[in-house]
Amino acid sequence: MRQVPNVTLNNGVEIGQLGYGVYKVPAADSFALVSQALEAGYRSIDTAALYANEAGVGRAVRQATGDGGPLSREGVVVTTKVWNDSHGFDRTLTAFDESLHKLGLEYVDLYLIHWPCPEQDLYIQTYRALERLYHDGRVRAIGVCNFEPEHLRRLLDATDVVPAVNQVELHPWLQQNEVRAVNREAGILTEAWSPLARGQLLTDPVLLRIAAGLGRSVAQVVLRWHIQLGNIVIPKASSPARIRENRDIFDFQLDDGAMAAIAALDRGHRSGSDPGRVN
Ligand SMILES: NC(=O)C1=CN([C@@H]2O[C@H](COP(=O)(O)OP(=O)(O)OC[C@H]3O[C@@H](n4cnc5c(N)ncnc54)[C@H](OP(=O)(O)O)[C@@H]3O)[C@@H](O)[C@H]2O)C=CC1
Ligand SMILES: O=C(O)C(=O)[C@@H](O)[C@H](O)C(=O)CO
Repeated sequence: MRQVPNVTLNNGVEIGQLGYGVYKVPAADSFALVSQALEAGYRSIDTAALYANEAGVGRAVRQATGDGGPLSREGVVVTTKVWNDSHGFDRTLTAFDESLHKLGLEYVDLYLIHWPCPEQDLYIQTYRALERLYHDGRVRAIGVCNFEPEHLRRLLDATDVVPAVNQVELHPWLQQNEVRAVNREAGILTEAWSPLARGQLLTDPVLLRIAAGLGRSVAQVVLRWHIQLGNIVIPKASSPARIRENRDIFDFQLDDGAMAAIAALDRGHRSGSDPGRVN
C-alpha cells in the first residue's frame, strides 16, 4: 500500500490529498467506518453539522490519536462545516462550539461554510466568524464550499484570510473548470465532493473501457483522475473493502490519452444541489 500524499494549504497546513467523506454515514456506523478509514491510511475526514455523525467521527479520531493510539492528533485533519441555518457572526460561533463539543476535540483542523446561501446574504458575516476562530487558534484553517466565482470574488474583496479550500461538486461529468481556475488564481485548493457523482458514473462506457485497460475499477480510475488534476478528493464508502479500494490509487497513472478522454466527458451534470438555489 502506498501512503496517501499530502498537499499544502495556503497557510502551510498539510492535508491528505485523499480523505474520507461521511455524508449519509449513519451516526451508529460512523465510529467503526472512520476507524477503518484511519486504519487503512486515510488521514483526513470530512464531516459536517448536517451529517449528524460528528460524535462518532470525533470518537474514532480520539481513539486513534489518544494515549496508546497509533496516530498523532497533528497527523489527522478533521473537517466540519457550518450549516445553512447558522449563518451570521454570532450564530456561526455558537454552531462551531456545538460541533467542537460533539467531536470532543480540542480544535477543528478545517472549518468550512457549507453553502453560500446567497438569498440569506450573510456569508461575509459567517466568514468573519471563521476568521475569528482562526485567529483564536480554535481552527487550523478555514474555507468554503459551493462558492461560485461571484461569491468567491465578493468574499475575497471583503475579508482578510484567503480560504484554504473551496469544496465543490466535481467529477468527470461536472468538471468545474471555471471554478477551478478562479480557485487556483486565488491560491485556494479545489476539493471535490461527490467525486464519484454518488456512484452515477460508474457505468460510463468510456470510464469502463479505461478501467478495463488498466485492470482497475472505475472508481479507482475516477479518483486517480482527480489526483492527477490536483484536486483534494473525499469519496464516501460504506465497507472496509471499498474504503481500501478507493485508497489504492497511488500505484498507477492515467496517460495523456486517458486524461483527454475523461476531459471530454464533461456535461454539466449535477448529482447534488445547485449552489445558487440552496438557501
Ligand atoms: N460540501 C458539500 O456541500 C458536500 C460535501 N460532500 C462530502 O463529499 C463526500 C463524498 O460525496 P458523496 O456525496 O458521498 O458521493 P461519492 O461521489 O463519494 O459517492 C458515494 C457513493 O459511491 C459509492 N462508492 C464509493 N466507493 C465505491 C467503489 N469503490 N465502488 C462502487 N461504489 C462506490 C458509495 O457506496 P457505499 O456507500 O454503498 O459504499 C456511495 O453510494 C461526502 O461524504 C461528504 O463528506 C458531499 C456532498 C456535498
Ligand atoms: O452532503 C452535503 O454536504 C450536502 O450539503 C449535500 O448532500 C446537499 O444537501 C445535497 O446536494 C443534496 O442533494
